[in-house]
Amino acid sequence: MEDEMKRVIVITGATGTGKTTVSTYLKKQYQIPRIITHTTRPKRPGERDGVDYYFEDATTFDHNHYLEDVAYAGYRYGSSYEGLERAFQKADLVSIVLDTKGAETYAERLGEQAVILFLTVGKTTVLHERLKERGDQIEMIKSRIKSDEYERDLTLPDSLTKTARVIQNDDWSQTQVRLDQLINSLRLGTSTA
Ligand SMILES: Nc1ncnc2c1ncn2[C@@H]1O[C@H](COP(=O)(O)OP(=O)(O)OP(=O)(O)O)[C@@H](O)[C@H]1O
Ligand SMILES: Nc1nc2c(ncn2[C@@H]2O[C@H](COP(=O)(O)O)[C@@H](O)[C@H]2O)c(=O)[nH]1
Repeated sequence: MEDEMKRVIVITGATGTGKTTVSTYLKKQYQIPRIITHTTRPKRPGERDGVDYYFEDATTFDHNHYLEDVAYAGYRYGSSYEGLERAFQKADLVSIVLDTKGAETYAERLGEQAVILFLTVGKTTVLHERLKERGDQIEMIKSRIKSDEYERDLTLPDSLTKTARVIQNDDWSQTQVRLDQLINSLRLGTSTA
């Protein structure tokens, strides 16, 4: 039998749409590991180095070997080749949380191995509320909402419209149903894109 193709679910969308929540669910429910990426942004309360991110400073950030890296709302973020390899050693199906620019790069570089999942919400005002409830500092929320990246990530990039799955994550129980359907179709090999 042919080896099953290794795949990465690239979870993307605007801040607060629930990307990390979805990746945590996939890990808990389906043992799908998340690729841990690198960032220069400060930790939020409760975040742990090596679990949520590899937290870097401006110098150590450049010590890694990135498949792609971006600037997002004033900080740097990058996903390493080693991170992808480490996750693929654990499982054939893994996930990663990226901004839309990173998602486009993953789609270009990995082709069919990258399953793009774009998250949206019905009303963007809900995003501000979610960030506040998550405990983000008000100043951080304001500067993030003003950033070009925030505005850009509200819309699925043209290059991904044909292949991306889209889930509107307003009601968490409905999102779970959609995620369960997605994982079943990927595992059964009935997925089309
Ligand atoms: N369907 C939902 N209904 C209500 N709250 C939600 C829902 N999904 C996620 N949340 C909450 O919204 C907040 C933001 O979610 P999360 O951190 O997963 O977003 P994100 O897209 O990863 O954000 P960022 O890009 O800023 O890291 C969290 O507090 C999370 O618990
Ligand atoms: N292109 C990449 N985007 C990344 C990476 N790691 C995280 N992210 C995205 O950055 C923003 C901000 O994240 P936050 O944790 O500060 O809220 C968000 O869209 C993440 O998905 C990466 O390595 N490359």
